[in-house]
Amino acid sequence: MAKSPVSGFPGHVIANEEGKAELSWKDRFAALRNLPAFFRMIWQASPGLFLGNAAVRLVRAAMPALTLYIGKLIIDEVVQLSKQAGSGTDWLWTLVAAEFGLAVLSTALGRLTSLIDGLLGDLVTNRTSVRLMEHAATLDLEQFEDATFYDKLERARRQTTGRSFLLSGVFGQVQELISVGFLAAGLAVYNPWLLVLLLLAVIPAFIGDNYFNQKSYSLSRSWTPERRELDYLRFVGASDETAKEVKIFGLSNFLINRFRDLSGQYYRKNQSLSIRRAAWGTVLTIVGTVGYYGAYVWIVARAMNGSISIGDLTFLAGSFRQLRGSMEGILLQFSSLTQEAVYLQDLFDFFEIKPLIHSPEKSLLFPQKIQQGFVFENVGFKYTNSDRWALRNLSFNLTPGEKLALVGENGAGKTTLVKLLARLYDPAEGRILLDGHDLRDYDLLDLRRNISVIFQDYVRFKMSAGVNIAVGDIDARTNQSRIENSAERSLADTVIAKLPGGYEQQLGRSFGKGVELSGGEWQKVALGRAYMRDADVLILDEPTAALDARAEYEVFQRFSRLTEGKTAVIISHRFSTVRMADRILVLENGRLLEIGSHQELLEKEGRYAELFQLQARGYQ
Ligand SMILES: Nc1ncnc2c1ncn2[C@@H]1O[C@H](COP(=O)(O)OP(=O)(O)OP(=O)(O)O)[C@@H](O)[C@H]1O
Repeated sequence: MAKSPVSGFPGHVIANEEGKAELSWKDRFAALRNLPAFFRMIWQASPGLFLGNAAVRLVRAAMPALTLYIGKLIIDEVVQLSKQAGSGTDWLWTLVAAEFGLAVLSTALGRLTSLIDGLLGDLVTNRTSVRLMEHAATLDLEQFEDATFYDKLERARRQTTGRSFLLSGVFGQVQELISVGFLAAGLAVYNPWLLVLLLLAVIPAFIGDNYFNQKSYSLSRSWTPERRELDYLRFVGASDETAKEVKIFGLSNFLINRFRDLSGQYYRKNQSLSIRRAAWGTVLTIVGTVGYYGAYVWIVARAMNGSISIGDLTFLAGSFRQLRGSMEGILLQFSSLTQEAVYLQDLFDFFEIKPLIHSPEKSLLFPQKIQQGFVFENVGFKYTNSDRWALRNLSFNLTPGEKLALVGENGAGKTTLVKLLARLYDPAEGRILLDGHDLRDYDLLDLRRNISVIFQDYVRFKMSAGVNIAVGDIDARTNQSRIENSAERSLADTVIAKLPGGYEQQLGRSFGKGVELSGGEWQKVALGRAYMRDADVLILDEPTAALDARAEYEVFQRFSRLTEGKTAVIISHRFSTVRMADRILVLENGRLLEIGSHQELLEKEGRYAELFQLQARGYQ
C-alpha cells in the first residue's frame, strides 16, 4: 500500500481539512503558542529592527496618559489663574510647551513605528518565502500530487505575504496593553468602579466581533479548494500558455461561467456574513456607547458638586474615552490576531511536513562504475488516492551499459517505472536493487545526481537558452563550453544559433524580449540537459516525440555513440527508435508482458510484433 504522504503530521489546531472547522476559544488560545515562534522569525529577520521597534513602542505607550495628565494640569492652572489675577504664568506656558513637545514626538514616533513595521514585514516575508521554497524542495513528488497537501501548501504560501499585519498587530497590541495600564491606573485612583463600567462598555462588541471572525475564518478555510480552483480558472482564462486552445476551442465562456458561478457562490456566502456582522456590530457598539455615557454622567455630576476639579473632569473623561478605544482595539485585535495566529499554524504545519523518501542514516554512495546493474524484484506501485496498481509484479534486470526501451500503450506504466528507478517514488511492493543493494540504501541526492532523466513533460523554463540546458547540472551553469558541448550533442546548437541573443536569449514570452521555440526546438534544448549531466544512467521519456524524422534519426545516431558504456532507458512510441535498443520491455496495464531484443520479440509474434507491424503498415 502506498502510504498517504500527509497522514501522521503533527496535530492541527483545526479540526479537519474539509472545512467544517470552527475556531473555539481553546483553539484561539492554543494558537497563541505560535507567537513565540513567530517572534523568533522576526528576531532572526533583524534583531536591530526588532529591538528598535520594541523601544519606540514602549515610549509611545506612555504618551496618551502623560498627554491627558498634562492637559488636566493646564486646565487646573488656567482655572486657578482666572481666580487669582496677577499671578505668574510661567508654569502654565511650560506645561503648554511640554504638551506641544509630546504631540510632536508622538507624530514622529508614529511614523517611525510604521517605517520599522514595514521594513521588518518585508524582511520576514522574504525570509519566509525562501524557507517555504527550501522546504518544498525537500518534499516528495507524491506529496505534491496530493490535493490535501496542495491546499496546505496554498495556505502556507498565503502566509508568506501579509505577515506585516500580524507583526504590527502583535507589537501594537503589546503597546496598547502598556498604554491601557497607565490610563487604567489613573482612572482607578479616582474610582475603581469606572473600570468595571468600562469593561461593560467594551465586552459586548468584542463577543460579537469574535463570533463573526470565527464564522469568516471557517468560511474562508472551507473554501480553500474552491479558491485554488478560482486561481486556476483565472490563470487558464488569461494566460499565454493557454490562450491558443482557449481560442480554438472557444473555451472562454465555459471558463468565465465556471468562474462566475464559483466566485458568485463565495460572494453570496460572504455577503450574508458581512451584512449580519455589520448589523450586529452597530447594535453592540450602541450598547457600548450607553456604558460610556453612564460613566460620563457620573464624572460630570462629581465635577458639578465640586468633588473633582475641572481638570480632573477633562482627564477622567479623556482617559475613559481613550481607554474605551484602546480596550476595544485590544479585544477586537485579539480575535483577529488569534485568527492570524491560527493561520500561522498552517505555515508551521507545512514546515513540519516531512518527506517520506529520504536517505537512510548510513547511506551508500552511487557506485563509481555500475557492476551488476539494476534488478526489479516483484515491484508494485500504486499512486496515492488511486486504487489501481500502476505497476505490479514487475521483475526484470537492467545490465550495466544496456539500452532498454520501454514500450506499451498509454497508461501502461512506463513513466511510473522510470520514476521508481530515479526514486521519485518508492515501490509499495517488492524492491529495486542496484548492484545488489536496495535503492533505498543509497544516498538520495547522490543517486539522483547519477541518474539523468528527461521527462516527456519536461519544464520549459522561462529563462535563458543557456540556463535551460545548464539545469541538467546547475552548478556548472557558468561552464559555457560544457553547455555548448551538450547543445551540440542534442542538436540544440542549431536552434540556439538562430536566436538573436544566442545562449543568453530569454526563452518563452513571459518576460522581456523572450522568444518562443517550436515543440521540437524545445525538445532539443531539453535533451541537452541529459548530456549536461554526465550521469552513468540516462533515462529519456519520449525524447524524440516532437522531433522531425531527420532530427530523430540524427539524435539517435549520436545517442548510441554518446551513450556508449552508459545504461539507458528510453520510452518511445516510435518503433524506429525502439528497435535500436538492446532489449525491449513491453508493459501492459502495469505488468510485464514481454522482454527481449527486437528480433526475438518479432519472432515471438506477441504483442510487440503486433504493435510493430501495426505501425510499419501505416508507413507502407
Ligand atoms: N501522478 C499520478 N497520480 C495518479 N495516477 C497516476 C499519476 N501518474 C500516472 N498515473 C496513472 O498510472 C498509470 C500509469 O501511468 P504512466 O504515466 O506510467 O503511463 P505511461 O505508460 O507512461 O503512459 P503514456 O504512454 O501515456 O505516457 C495510468 O493509469 C495513470 O493514470
